[in-house]
Amino acid sequence: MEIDKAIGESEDKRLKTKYNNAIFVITRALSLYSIEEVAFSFNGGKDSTVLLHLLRAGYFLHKKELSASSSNGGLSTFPVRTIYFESPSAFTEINSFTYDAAQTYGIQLDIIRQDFKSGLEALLNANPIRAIFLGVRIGDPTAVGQEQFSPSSPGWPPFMRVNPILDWSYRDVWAFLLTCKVKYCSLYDQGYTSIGSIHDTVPNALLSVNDTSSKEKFKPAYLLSDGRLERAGRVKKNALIKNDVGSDSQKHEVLLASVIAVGDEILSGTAEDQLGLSLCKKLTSVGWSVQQTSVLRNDVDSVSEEVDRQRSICDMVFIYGGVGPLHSDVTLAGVAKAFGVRLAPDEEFEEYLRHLISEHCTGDRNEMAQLPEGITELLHHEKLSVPLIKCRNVIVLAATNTEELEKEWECLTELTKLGGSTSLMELYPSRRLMTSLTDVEVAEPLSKLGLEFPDIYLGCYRKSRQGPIIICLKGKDNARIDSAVEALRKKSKEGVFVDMK
Ligand SMILES: Cc1cc2nc3c(=O)[nH]c(=O)nc-3n(C[C@H](O)[C@H](O)[C@H](O)COP(=O)(O)O)c2cc1C
Ligand SMILES: Nc1ncnc2c1ncn2[C@@H]1O[C@H](COP(=O)(O)OP(=O)(O)OP(=O)(O)O)[C@@H](O)[C@H]1O
Ligand SMILES: [Mg+2]
Repeated sequence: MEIDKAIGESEDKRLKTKYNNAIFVITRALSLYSIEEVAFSFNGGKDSTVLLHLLRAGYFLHKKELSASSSNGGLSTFPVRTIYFESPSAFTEINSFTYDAAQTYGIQLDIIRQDFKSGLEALLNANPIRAIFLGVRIGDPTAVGQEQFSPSSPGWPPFMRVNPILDWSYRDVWAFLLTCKVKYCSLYDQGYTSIGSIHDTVPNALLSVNDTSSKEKFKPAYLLSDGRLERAGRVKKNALIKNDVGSDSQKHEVLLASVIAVGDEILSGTAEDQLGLSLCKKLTSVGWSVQQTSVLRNDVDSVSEEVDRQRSICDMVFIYGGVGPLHSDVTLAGVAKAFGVRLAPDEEFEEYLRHLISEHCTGDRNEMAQLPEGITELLHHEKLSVPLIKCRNVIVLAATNTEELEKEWECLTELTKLGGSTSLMELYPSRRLMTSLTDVEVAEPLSKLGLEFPDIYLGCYRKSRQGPIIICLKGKDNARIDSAVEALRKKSKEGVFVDMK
């Protein structure tokens, strides 16, 4: 059987493991259910193309096992009922690939022209189907909470969803298609990396090639290096941070941040937390208002409770400490729990870790890189060896000292600019004034100024009880701050408010 042979001859150990696991799931399903009781949901996409060939191989191996036959030939027909939900908004390339594949591999295609739910209801009423094979993978929005065998959801007709490639990464999919040299839909060679309908899918901008001619060109899908971004052509992806900022907060100018440190060593006084201070300064310098800093124990529940609280009241939560492979590194588990999702192996992330700890990595394992499922976005920057982890409005920083934080911050700033949210991370200008007026004398002009310039942040502090008061004015542009300073100076005698360097 050509697929089994191609994988057998390949030297890609990881692909072999993935293949064997998927074949195991398929052959178990074929043992549990009769051939009339299973169906394959095929839509011509890359994931279902992988599954098509895995099913062909799995069926062949299953039959071989049953008959102990030594036949090594191919398959001229494919006996698993194959369903395709055809829609007027499908790409013509997808339709023609689906029909061509059906012809090439002897597939009897059941074309369903209803929505998924009604179509499945009718199908299950008319046939004894009990299990349906799907090309769903972890990372797909619909994969959340699914296992390799997952009963259909409440409200759906009852059947078993069988997901043999649930734990495959984008890279695994392409490794398989290219190793087996099988045909796939032509759109993938034109920069499409994940295909929905004609209304919501464009080529992935990350594959765009700079070309002098007027027509934009794209590299093929298998060249996308960060598989996490395979859906970048599916949704309008112009926000890494802005998207997650709640609509309420967009009404007020200042964005709210919360900073959380995780570490028993900080609480016991064994280690000093320098990151919190540095992060607060950085956030303030770009116009954010830090609402709270907290230090937590290395405890899943402490982390989840605090993250849950902060994520609902702040625009963005920054958390650091407790990130890594040690037993005490529970931050990601806490974040997952706060969002009510589980930790799931993330192969794109493992790929990055592999470069760091290659000698400890067997190539088969994928448990080492577990991330909160369905809510994680990896923010990769070429200056970082491991991407930053973003779970909705929680950013998990891996930094353990201020130098590392500096670098992560720089990358985060650049990445969020790339994401189109320039105004959120741009440096906010500020001006500091010093005055020897007393608190009582300064209070009134300052509160009036606050009313006149509601868009300017006014902060006051002193370095010693007897020393001068320092007034900090921060805003979106210099002109506005200068006007505020001028207005303040008009309220008192000349020379009372002195600029500080
Ligand atoms: C064969 C098949 C079975 C499905 N079973 C379920 C299910 O059990 N529960 C569910 O929420 N969605 C199920 N879906 C729907 C998919 O998750 C679907 O892709 C998702 O709802 C997104 O739909 P969209 O194409 O409108 O974005 C199923 C789809 C197919 C093709
Ligand atoms: N219109 C459809 N008809 C039949 N099955 C479908 C349809 N849409 C989705 N599916 C099933 O859901 C699975 C997941 O769909 P998804 O779009 O994530 O993957 P894909 O289409 O195979 O690849 P890609 O991610 O490149 O679009 C498919 O592999 C297929 O099993
Ligand atoms: Mg698709």
